[in-house]
Amino acid sequence: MNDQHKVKRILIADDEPLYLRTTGQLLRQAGYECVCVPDGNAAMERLRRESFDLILSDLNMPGNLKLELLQQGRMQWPDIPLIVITGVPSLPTAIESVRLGIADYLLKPVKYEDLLASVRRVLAQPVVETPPAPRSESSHEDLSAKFPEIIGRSEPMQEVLEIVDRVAQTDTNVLITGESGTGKEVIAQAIHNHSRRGAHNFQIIDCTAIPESLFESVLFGHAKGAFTGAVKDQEGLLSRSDRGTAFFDELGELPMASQAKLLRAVQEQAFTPVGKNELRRVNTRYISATNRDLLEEVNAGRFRQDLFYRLGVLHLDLPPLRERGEDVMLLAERFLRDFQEGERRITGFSDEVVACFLRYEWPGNIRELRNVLERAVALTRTETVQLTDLPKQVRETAGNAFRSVSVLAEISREEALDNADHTYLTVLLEKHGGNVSQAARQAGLSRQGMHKLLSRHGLDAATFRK
Ligand SMILES: Nc1ncnc2c1ncn2[C@@H]1O[C@H](COP(=O)(O)OP(=O)(O)OP(=O)(O)O)[C@@H](O)[C@H]1O
Repeated sequence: MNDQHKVKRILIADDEPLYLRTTGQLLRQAGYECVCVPDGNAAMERLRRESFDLILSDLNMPGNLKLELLQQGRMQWPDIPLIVITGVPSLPTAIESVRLGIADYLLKPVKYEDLLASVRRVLAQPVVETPPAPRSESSHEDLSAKFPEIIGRSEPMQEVLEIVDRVAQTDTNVLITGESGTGKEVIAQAIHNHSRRGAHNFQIIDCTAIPESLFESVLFGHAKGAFTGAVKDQEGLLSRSDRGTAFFDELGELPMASQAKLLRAVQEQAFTPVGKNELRRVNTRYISATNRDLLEEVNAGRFRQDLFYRLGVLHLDLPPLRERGEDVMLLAERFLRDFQEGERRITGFSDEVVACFLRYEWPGNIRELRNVLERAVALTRTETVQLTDLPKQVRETAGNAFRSVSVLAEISREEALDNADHTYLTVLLEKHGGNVSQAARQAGLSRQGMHKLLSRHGLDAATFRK
């Protein structure tokens, strides 16, 4: 019989008898052959004797309390995909599961449709013949050489790179969080490039740029005549991420109604274009980014919990630049090189600039550093970048006392509030890429009022333009 049409065999391991029985029954009804066992040891026993196409395993059950089934299963049978189902999600186990190359990570109670969609998706994918990542940690040199596009030798960035390296070998959905300008998009792109999907499309979907009323049409596409203005069939953004990666930027900004539509597409790996009858299937990996605290949004009822768990199977939090120590100067040197095409006339930084860069808080993170360097390269008339080549807010804030609580006690309330205002305006301009109108709207000020305030603080909006 053609291997494709052979009935697929699933090994289900779970210590909850009722759950085990019903899962087995439901998957049998869906046409699969299922073997149900109550613990990790029994699962290993069956794996030694019989062949399976898929393992469905609980995390917290006898014989797998320290993830033994996952570890040995992946080592000895690397070509059998494994779906983990857990009632107690935790970041360490999620990371370990990802390291071991699990195919999916579901949370109990799992809805039958979700489980079936996951099983179908995993079984439809060709087996990835990559053995689980070796236990030994990659050295800093290895990781930096592997990801030359990501500059970062500091401890927190090396930890990020280790997770990026591991997660790239899986199909797990990843949620990247971090302040604005910390490199979320750069990291998402690196995960995609180093994954088996790297040869296909990395489709960026900016959630702030899609009006709620057009969400389905933009994402799923539409048929000619589906609505006024639909003059021809139009493919949606999700179709373009087929076999590749869909990157949802600013996920936290997605309105509730759009969240529900996205959830269905993610769960089912399928959607219906507006005005069409046929279901379009895709094989997409989802990476999302936000600078909001999404869990807080979930608790406040502004973000769907089910979508949060579905897209954030693995959560990667990027450290702000001020916590990356030596990376500031590595990045500064890289940008200094990049902004001088051809012959280099500027070779480095004065000692004061180095001290200033290391002291400054970088509220706009790497993007702000990049802008500062672009400006400095244009302005500098000497061989090294001087303090006077830096924007006023960098020179001044670096020297000001705001970062230290002990010094806060030494200054007047007015001065402290002024400092806080300065930091707020800097972050605001960073966020809006130097667009004064947008910044003013968010701050609840008139455009004129904002201009006045910026000039009082010596801030130049132009230096924040991307
Ligand atoms: N580790 C890195 N090495 C080199 N350049 C980087 C790194 N991280 C970020 N950058 C650069 O910094 C800038 C901002 O990065 P990116 O757009 O990925 O940030 P972000 O966190 O997605 O920002 P936002 O939250 O505003 O969308 C880009 O120009 C990017 O190329």
